[in-house]
Amino acid sequence: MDKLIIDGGHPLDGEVWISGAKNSALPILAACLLADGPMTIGNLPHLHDITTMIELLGQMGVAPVVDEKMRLELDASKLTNTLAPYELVKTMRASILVLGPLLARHGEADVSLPGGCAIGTRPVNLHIQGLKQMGADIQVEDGFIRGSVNGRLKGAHILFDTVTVTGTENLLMAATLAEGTTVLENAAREPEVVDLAECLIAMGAQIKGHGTDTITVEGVERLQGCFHDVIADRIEAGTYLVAAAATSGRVRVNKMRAGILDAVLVKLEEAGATVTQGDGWIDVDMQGRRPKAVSIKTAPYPAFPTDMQAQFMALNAVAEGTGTVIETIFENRFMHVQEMLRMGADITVEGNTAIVKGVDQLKAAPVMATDLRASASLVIAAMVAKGETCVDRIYHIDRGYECIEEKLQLLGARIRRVPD
Ligand SMILES: CC(=O)N[C@H]1[C@@H](OP(=O)(O)OP(=O)(O)OC[C@H]2O[C@@H](n3ccc(=O)[nH]c3=O)[C@H](O)[C@@H]2O)O[C@H](CO)[C@@H](O)[C@@H]1O
Ligand SMILES: C=C(OP(=O)(O)O)C(=O)O
Repeated sequence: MDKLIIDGGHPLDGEVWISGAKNSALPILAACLLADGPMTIGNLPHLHDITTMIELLGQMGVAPVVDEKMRLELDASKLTNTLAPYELVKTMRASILVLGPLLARHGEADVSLPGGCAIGTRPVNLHIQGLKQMGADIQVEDGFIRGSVNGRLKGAHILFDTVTVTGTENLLMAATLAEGTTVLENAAREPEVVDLAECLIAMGAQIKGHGTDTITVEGVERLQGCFHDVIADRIEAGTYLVAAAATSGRVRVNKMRAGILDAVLVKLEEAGATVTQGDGWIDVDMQGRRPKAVSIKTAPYPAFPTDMQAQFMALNAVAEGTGTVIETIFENRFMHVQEMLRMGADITVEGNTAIVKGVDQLKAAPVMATDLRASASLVIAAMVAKGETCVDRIYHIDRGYECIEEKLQLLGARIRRVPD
């Protein structure tokens, strides 16, 4: 397993390009299963999760072709099977996103049930319940979700008990080819849901209300392929901006759409950073100052994202004062705390609340990544710690951060990858 070795104590300074969003790219890749013809997708990030989704589509008979502009062309009009095997699903939960499209376009699906993961149990009951409401016959047996549809799915009124991002995406994709009208209430409003909806509209889907909590879909009989560029990754951008603040540095992220990172930027300003924005860029400057601790509470978009919680924990760990971090989305998303304690952080966890008292100095220690954002938070902690930290099990980070060590090196970090 590769490791990252980081020599801390060097403020970040510079500019970094933000890659395409993993959480947009994954549902958009799955959406190719709905089309009668080839889809071309641009701005795909080079990430393990993207490779896994391409592999998953590939074993169903979708041959990927890369064009001269490095965009990916996928033609799913002639599938050879509708199986999402355990071996792939266990490495990437978002594989569940093929369930809705397979049932809607191909009338059957055999998708391994994703298990829990390091951050929580993460059930998919709302995906299954919604598809059943649309007329799919679904059994969960032998660890698989086995579904079939007699004719077309039927439009339905679906009220989500809990806001679910991939649940909204799965049912949105299914509804595009259903007979009649589907209303998704208490739908997720994340920018990645909006990006998917815009891609589906370019394919011929009739969707209204995406970006609000009520999405209405008029089903159509067929969808065609389209060109679509994936939006920039707001979580990757947020991670580099928090790293700038934590290291008392300055970072400008480029190719980043304005307005989708506001909950994070407000907290960076509260921490004492100067935040400036322009057309396609955001700049965070904390040079010469120590950040102030901030309190955060995670919640669905547009509130503070759970995928940025761990990174703010690292910021608070070295900040002036005490910050409270409340995690309301996932029941077990504090695994990074134990690792930060090993670096000298002062954090107490009570239920879903972590109380972080900033310390003057973290100290290097061998630490282990437990999930994607926990890994990013440990890299930030290591960049502010005194000495050389080894972050192990970084395969998690490669799921979601394109070329992380190269990008951080360009910003002045002393970081290197040690291959296994
Ligand atoms: C690929 C992708 O886009 N991943 C994102 C997506 O994950 P994902 O879509 O898996 O997360 P959800 O939005 O579904 O989860 C939100 C909450 O709903 C619960 N739930 C969800 C579905 C369900 O059927 N039943 C149920 O109880 C979950 O356990 C969790 O407590 O949104 C999360 C929350 O913003 C982000 O952290 C992930 O980065
Ligand atoms: C939790 C995340 O991803 P996934 O849903 O793919 O596990 C994440 O991106 O932080």
